[in-house]
Amino acid sequence: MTAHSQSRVMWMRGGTSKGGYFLAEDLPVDTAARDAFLLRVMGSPDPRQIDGMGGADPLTSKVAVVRKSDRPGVDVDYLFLQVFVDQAIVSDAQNCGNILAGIGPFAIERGLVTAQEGETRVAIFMENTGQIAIATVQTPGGTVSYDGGARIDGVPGAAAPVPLEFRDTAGSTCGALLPSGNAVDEVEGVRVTLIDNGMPCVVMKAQDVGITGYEDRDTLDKDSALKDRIEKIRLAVGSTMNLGNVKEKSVPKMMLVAPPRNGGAITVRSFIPHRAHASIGVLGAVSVATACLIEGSPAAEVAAIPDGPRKTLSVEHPTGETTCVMELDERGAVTSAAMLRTARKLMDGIVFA
Ligand SMILES: O=C(O)/C=C(\CC(=O)C(=O)O)C(=O)O
Repeated sequence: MTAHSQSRVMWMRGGTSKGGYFLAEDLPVDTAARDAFLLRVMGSPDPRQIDGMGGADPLTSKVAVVRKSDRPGVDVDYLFLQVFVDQAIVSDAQNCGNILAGIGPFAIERGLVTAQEGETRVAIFMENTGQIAIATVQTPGGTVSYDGGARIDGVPGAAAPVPLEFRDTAGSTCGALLPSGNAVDEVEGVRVTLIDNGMPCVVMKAQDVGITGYEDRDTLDKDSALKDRIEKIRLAVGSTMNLGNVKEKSVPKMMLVAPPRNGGAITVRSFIPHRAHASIGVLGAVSVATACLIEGSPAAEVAAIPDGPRKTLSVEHPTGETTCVMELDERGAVTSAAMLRTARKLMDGIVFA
């Protein structure tokens, strides 16, 4: 078999992440050949990714594979792939709500979805977790507009809003919102909540692992004792979370929480899982916000929660905050979550491997 050596691609910022957006038909069908190609494209494995397009950061070493959907009521299918920076691994074990923000614009640009006048709703099946998200894309005059006044923390400037709406994300990968059946488990002497409302996460109090929860990304990334400690917890919970051996997986994410300091609901420092996140993942934020609503959990103990069935929860992170709007049913269970993101087309062309 000759190696796949080039492909059409659009490079986009999606939320606070960045990566290559491919049509499925432009990539090798064989998974091993596809992954070998994507490793070459990103320049992995190499901590600097000097021989590729990756930005030497898990947040900028991401891939979306998009195709027109055959599913009723769904426009496109989106597969997210995390290309590891310093290991030769391409993983579909997690979803990504930030890269998701670019899927609607990309699908319209590639002609998979017809733009409406004004704005266009795009129903996206997220292949990694088998769930649907609705993205609303600004399409004045029937073309995608990236310009606008929406700001999200972690991205300079303003851009067109891309609201995202998620339903039924509970148990997306772990099979249940609380895969252990408990609101709290004790692992390696630390009280944790094992939770999956769109992203498998282990939520614990920052102070229980010896930090304040207000550190910046660099400080956290240099703290190898902390990293070793939370990696032990992560490896210990893989099978309880129905994820198997997670040594070579990018889930679960490790969420270290503390009381809010800027009027929000909670403060989070997340590890994804071996580097500290510059802000927070989209579905990671939804999962932490959900943990705040679970009575008796470590997150609930430090969170400030507004009253009412529709909760606007601001999740504070190292570079600002991310707001999740959560709808609850009469039993207090989260039924949907909405988030504001933005996206930007950076280049469209051919990438070589
Ligand atoms: O947790 C990560 O690896 C990073 C993400 C994932 C994400 O967006 C999400 O949680 O939905 C990101 O910020 O792009």
